[in-house]
Amino acid sequence: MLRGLGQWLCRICGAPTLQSLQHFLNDGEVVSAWAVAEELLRSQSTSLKSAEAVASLAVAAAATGRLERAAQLLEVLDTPDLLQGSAQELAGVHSVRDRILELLAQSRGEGALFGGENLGVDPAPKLQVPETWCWVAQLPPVAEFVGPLEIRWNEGCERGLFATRHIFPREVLLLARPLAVHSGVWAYSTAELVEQLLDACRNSARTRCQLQCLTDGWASRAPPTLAVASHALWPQPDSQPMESLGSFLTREALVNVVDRNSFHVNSKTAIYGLPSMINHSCGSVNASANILDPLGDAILFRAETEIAAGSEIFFPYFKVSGSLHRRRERSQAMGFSCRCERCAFEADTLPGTNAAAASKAAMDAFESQLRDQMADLRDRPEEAGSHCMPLLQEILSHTRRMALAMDHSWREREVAWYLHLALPLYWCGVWCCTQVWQYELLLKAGEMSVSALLQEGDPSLSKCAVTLVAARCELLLQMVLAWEHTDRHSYDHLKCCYMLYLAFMEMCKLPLSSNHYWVPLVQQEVPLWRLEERPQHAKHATSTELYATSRLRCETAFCEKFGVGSDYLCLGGTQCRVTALMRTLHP
Ligand SMILES: C[S@@+](CC[C@H](N)C(=O)[O-])C[C@H]1O[C@@H](n2cnc3c(N)ncnc32)[C@H](O)[C@@H]1O
Repeated sequence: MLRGLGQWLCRICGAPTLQSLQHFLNDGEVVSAWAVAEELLRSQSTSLKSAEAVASLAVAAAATGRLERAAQLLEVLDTPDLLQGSAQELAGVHSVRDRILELLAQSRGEGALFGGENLGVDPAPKLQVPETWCWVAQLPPVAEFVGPLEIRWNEGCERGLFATRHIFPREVLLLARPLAVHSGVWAYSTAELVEQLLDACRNSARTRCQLQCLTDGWASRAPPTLAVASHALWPQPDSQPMESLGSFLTREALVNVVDRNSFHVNSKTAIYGLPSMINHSCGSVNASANILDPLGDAILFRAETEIAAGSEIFFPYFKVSGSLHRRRERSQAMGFSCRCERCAFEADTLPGTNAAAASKAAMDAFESQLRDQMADLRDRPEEAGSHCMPLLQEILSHTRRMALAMDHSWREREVAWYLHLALPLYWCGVWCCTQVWQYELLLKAGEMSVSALLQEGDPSLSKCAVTLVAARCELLLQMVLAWEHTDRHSYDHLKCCYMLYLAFMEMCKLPLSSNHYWVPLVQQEVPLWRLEERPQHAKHATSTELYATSRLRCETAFCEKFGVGSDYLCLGGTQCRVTALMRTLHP
């Protein structure tokens, strides 16, 4: 009911007053608040000598992105005789100043925001201000930040975001506040987002510039150049628009902006400025995003991998598992046809090669019979163990044929995309290993424990164990590699890393297993391994060495995903936190 009080006060008083400024802030009309604040500063009003007045001006400045200006305004505190105000008000101003200094630090990439576990976000700090100062709620919950990035044209003649220096995993790439947010069902979000954008355009010159850069240019004006886009999309102070909305930001143009640039993350749909320059990739994903609910739905992008200077930043717009056909359907539903490296590999490089034939034969066999056989055995658990061995053998022979058909000139990520084609087959193989192992144990162990049985040195059981654990390691290694270059640090990738570590740990416990050598199936640094009695190639590793590598690989993946060290993760210990951390991804 009281909304619009700022306008009303301005109208009856003629000149802007502190009260109108505070009412604008209370109503969230921050751009009007800053217009009033500027007028007050110009008129050198005596009321500015009160602590509350200075704090209001600073809040209006900070709310429109002028953090430096806000901090300058509060510097007058260093000459307290300039200020009038109760002890409570003075304490309030200190609190506002501390918060603004913290925001300034964040905007330079420093500060507590970027610490902490998981999302790396601490709860938004509480301000110690007098109760009547409700207008301080307009202080931004988080400062915008842009890391070592720039906008450039990519090879597909699209604008993209590129690293300007080498970036390490977990580094914060950028943090942006939303232009519009919708928390409901995605399908119904467009109309609401467009209305929010129109509203923001009426009040904010900055939002208007940002949206102009997200359209494909506008009638009778040149499309935005990189320099224009970089200027408009970087954090900068806002102001009241000088001209009327004009014809170029129509509802139709904004529907197009929403369709092309919506982020669907953490059950929200939102539009952001600079993040809209990030292109999609089905492989080579090197960034992840989180919408931070407690911090005004700001979006935080982090590096997921090391990113070399000059490389493009990619974020997956949709789930990138599944066939080329499925991924094409998903990208087309979003209004474009994906031309990422992985899609180009599957569509142009692979067809007609031996590798394509081997993977097709493997997946045809899987889809026409192996999958059904597995489903059938799942329904008859009592018989599964005894029937799984032939199934496992067939799966292994397909995966080995696939490995041998690989082109030796492929880079590691191309090998990964290739292996990705047969992921369901690998999962099926891993399941079979478990079934046969349990069956053999039940058969042989009777009343005995596994370790006692192996200590006794039953040679047939040891041989069976080594074969099964080796098969498990082989399948899991290929799966880990497949995920490392597609949906890195996804739930499935982390699960495979952990299972691989467990498999090698089991391997090392088996009698004589450390004497077994694993040789690469392809003569390059692709970790595909086969158990052999004796090394025949120059490159080989023992199971013990591979156990150490798999442990490091698992710790690195969890460290990169959650920012936790190996002491915290405690792999293999009684306090092991793997499951708890993974539950945060898949509650
Ligand atoms: C959020 S924008 C990304 C920035 C965009 N490149 C630009 O210049 O404004 C999304 C649009 O970029 C293009 N795009 C992003 N990733 C792509 C990909 N992998 N293949 C083809 N086009 C892509 C599509 O036109 C898509 O609608």
